[in-house]
Amino acid sequence: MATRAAVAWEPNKPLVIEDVQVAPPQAGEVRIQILYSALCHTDAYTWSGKDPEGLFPCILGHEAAGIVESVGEGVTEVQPGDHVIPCYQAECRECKFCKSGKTNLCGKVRSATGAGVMMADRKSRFSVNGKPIYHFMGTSTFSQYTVVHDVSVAKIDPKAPLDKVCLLGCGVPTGLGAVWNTAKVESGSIVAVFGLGTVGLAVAEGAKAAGASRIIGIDIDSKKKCCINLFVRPYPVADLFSSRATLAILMEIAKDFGVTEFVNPKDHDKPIQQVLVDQTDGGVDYSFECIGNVSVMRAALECCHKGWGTSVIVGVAASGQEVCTRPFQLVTGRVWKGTAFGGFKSRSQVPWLVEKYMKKEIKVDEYITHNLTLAEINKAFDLMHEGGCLRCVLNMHA
Ligand SMILES: NC(=O)C1=CN([C@@H]2O[C@H](COP(=O)(O)OP(=O)(O)OC[C@H]3O[C@@H](n4cnc5c(N)ncnc54)[C@H](O)[C@@H]3O)[C@@H](O)[C@H]2O)C=CC1
Ligand SMILES: N[C@@H](CCC(=O)N[C@@H](CSC=O)C(=O)NCC(=O)O)C(=O)O
Ligand SMILES: [Zn+2]
Ligand SMILES: [Zn+2]
Repeated sequence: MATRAAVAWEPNKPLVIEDVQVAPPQAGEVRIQILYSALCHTDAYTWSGKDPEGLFPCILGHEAAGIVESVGEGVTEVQPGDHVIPCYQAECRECKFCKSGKTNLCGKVRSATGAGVMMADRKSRFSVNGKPIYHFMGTSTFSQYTVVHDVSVAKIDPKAPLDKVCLLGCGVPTGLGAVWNTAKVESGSIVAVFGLGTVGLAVAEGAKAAGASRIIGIDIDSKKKCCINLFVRPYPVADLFSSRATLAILMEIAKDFGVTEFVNPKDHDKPIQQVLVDQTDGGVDYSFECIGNVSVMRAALECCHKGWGTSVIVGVAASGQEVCTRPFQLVTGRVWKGTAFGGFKSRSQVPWLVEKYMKKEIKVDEYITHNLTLAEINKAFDLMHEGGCLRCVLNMHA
């Protein structure tokens, strides 16, 4: 079929809306009409050329929702018309990883998704004028139609609003799961969140739900202090980003969201880890790096309390970057961990997260600061880089 998609022909060059041919799904594959797709920082990361797995030309996008258009041979768990969320973290329920009970990673299709192709024939289902276009993360949701592996499709409640629950394809589950599944934060804990984008704010939301006593948000963008206000709709979002709300109001509303204190490292002469250790009687119980900066990853580990503090790396760092610290930091009881998709098993738990959203037990709408169309995708990336944007949702068929 012919469709429209945003093609990244080269790193860092504007995406081009192209007429793309999308081949029918083969055995074990599903073709999905993508209705809404949001932008995650990881899309920008791969587009920048810093992803060692980045392949060009490709169709980016991995945080989306849509409707199954057709299925290949042997696909039994979804059928045309089903409402679905494509999942970059597959769940086959048969491989060594899936059966381990120790991880949400799945090995069944990972070699193909990392190589930008489909498992069945190691080829792409996308082409422009006969030229193959690589898949991305096994999802490629910046296309009106995409083809994914059946093990990468979560079937969801058809009553769920797709323009909202598309966010449950990445950022929000990653933050919540980092707290609930990876760190397992206990009630009363002191938590530090580095980076208050969608992922970091979802960490704060998860920490609040877990009963954390203090949730310290750290960001170099002081406008992010305003982001923690998005829950109060009488304030237009634009006003919050222009910092017209008073600090008293901001902090009142921040409590509702989860962040109890805001620290901008630029306001301090001391290293941020020392600032936090001083403010918390020896360090935090849990910290989360939600930026992708290896220096901040070190700070996040070193602000943890001696003897038990745990730091979780969530951010994705550029090719060639490495983390380092003095081994003494670990010898003295701090723990360094990482998380992919917040440790959630995608096909099993994304529908559960959708239900939690429908019951108003988790927030989603509040992370959406902008709505644009597929044709406006380059503007959406500009917004992400400008800093006044959490999630921008693209209407793929407007
Ligand atoms: N492990 C996983 O499964 C996932 C990882 N990610 C990664 O998580 C990270 C966050 O993603 P988003 O929330 O979408 O990004 P974002 O760009 O919306 O948020 C990042 C925040 O970090 C802040 N920041 C940048 N440099 C900083 C510094 N030196 N100190 C303090 N704050 C700083 C920015 O002002 C911004 O508010 C990215 O690296 C992304 O690739 C995203 C989703 C899933
Ligand atoms: N290709 C990248 C890997 C980036 C990465 O770590 N991706 C995360 C999801 S980020 C979502 O926004 C992830 O789930 N990783 C596990 C995986 O199997 O890819 C690189 O090589 O740096
Ligand atoms: Zn993402
Ligand atoms: Zn598996």
